[in-house]
Amino acid sequence: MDIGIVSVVLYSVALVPIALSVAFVLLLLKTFTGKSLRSSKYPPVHGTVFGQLFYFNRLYDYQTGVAKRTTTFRILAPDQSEIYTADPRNVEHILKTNFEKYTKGEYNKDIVKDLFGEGIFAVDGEKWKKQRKVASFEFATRVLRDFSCCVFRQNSAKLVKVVEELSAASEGFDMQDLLMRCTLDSIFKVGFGVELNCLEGSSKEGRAFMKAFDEASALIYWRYADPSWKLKRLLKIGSEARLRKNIKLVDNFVHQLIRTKRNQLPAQRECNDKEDILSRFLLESEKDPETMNDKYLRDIILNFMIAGKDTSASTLSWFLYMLCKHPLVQHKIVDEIKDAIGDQASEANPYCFVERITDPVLDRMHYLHATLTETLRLYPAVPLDGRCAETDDVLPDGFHVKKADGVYYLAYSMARMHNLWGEDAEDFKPERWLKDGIFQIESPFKYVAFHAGPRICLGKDFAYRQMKIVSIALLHFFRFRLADETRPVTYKVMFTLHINNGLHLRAVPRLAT
Ligand code: HEM
Repeated sequence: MDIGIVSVVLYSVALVPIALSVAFVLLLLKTFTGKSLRSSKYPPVHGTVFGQLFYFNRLYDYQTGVAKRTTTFRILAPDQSEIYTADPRNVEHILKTNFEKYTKGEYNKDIVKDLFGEGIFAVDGEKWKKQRKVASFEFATRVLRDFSCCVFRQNSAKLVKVVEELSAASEGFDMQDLLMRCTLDSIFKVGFGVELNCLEGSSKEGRAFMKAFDEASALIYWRYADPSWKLKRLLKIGSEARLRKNIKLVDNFVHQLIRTKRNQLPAQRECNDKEDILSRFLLESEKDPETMNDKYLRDIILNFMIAGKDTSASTLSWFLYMLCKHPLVQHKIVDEIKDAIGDQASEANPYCFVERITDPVLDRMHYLHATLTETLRLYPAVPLDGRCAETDDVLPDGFHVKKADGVYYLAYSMARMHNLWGEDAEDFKPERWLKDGIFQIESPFKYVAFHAGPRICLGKDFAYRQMKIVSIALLHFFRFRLADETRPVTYKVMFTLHINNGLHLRAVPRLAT
């Protein structure tokens, strides 16, 4: 080889580390300058976003440790500060009192755009208002309530059948995976009028879709901790290459679904059958076809999916985990089921049994409601959430915020704060929600699992109904315990609080014993 070419190659190779070091120093300078580090007006600094990589797997517990010492603190990012708070006054301030001043922000939108697009979770202003209006109307209808309860009952009975088969095998099974499949089937039926049959495993396509969707969500979340994600996306390498592949699979599946629904719409209109949420948006789209095109509908679908599937399934997983750890609570719920359902509680056919789970039965079950709520307090499905400041501001605790700073509320950490929940804050105690056996509500700014203010979760009642129906059906038929008591159960850091590597349980049939 020509000696000149060899020298050029050697020089170039030697330059790479130098260029990387310069870029790193510039990034650090950018991160530390212009942030008023010494001013006590701003929340105290506890590291940088790069430092988060070192404790990423236990992020929420790390944040809890810091919040117990400093209720409001800052993490530095290259372009802005990320303010974290566990103070309910600040939560109320950003989510309600000063709603207009705090938005999803360009930084967050940039990160989630490839998967969430312009769905309700990712947008602000008019686009949000429009989606919220149509969806709120839909959620308030009796039709949706009755239709969804019917779907939940059917899918709960199917779940009981699947667990029955698995309980016969001696090894444990992954309950979280079953719950994810069950809630995915339910949200597909209620949201889009489609029978996915993911739970029973008959739809290979459905399962491939679910896997791609889950991987895409986790990879999108990783962007918050990976400063090189934009470069990787440009070069189509590493985590960004995997993300791209998964999003493509998800998109193909969803676009096919939209085409099918569009074709079915005229027939649905004739028989007045438009119970599902997508049909409602499709009808809306006829008024404004340019804005509400297939891409827009794809975004709506995916946003409802992430809202409806992961949140309820992961909460039910943590709920069952808690019941395994607290057998007395499991016992009390089973007693309550017997009391609420009455003399038909011995029904052995799951499809007949679920028909007994009526609205009055659900309303009578205060202890179950309290146990689900206590689960969500300690294991909030959305453990960390926040907004971006549109202007300079001052929080109720006196700390200043600069325009473009992120302000996040620590739902997971707030549950563990003694000043909010007492000395037993870390303990699992459904009783804390009951007075004379009646469920008591809390301020949504302290118990913030469902968010609060104008953007409070639209599916709260829907989620409680589903979780109650599924848990009544499961606990009526089985006693649950952990497959391996020694196996540690921890969370996976992503948008929703999944149990890392699943929840491995054994189920003992109750009626046979
Ligand atoms: C245990 C179950 C659930 C929990 C803990 C939960 C929690 C939340 C949280 C924290 C937010 C705020 C997210 C943000 O920052 O924008 C939210 C928003 C939302 N949730 Fe839920 N959710 C649950 C179930 C559901 C279900 C089943 C649905 C619908 C099928 C749903 C629909 C929505 C929608 C549409 C929004 C966006 C509201 C808006 O931006 O105006 N959620 N939820």
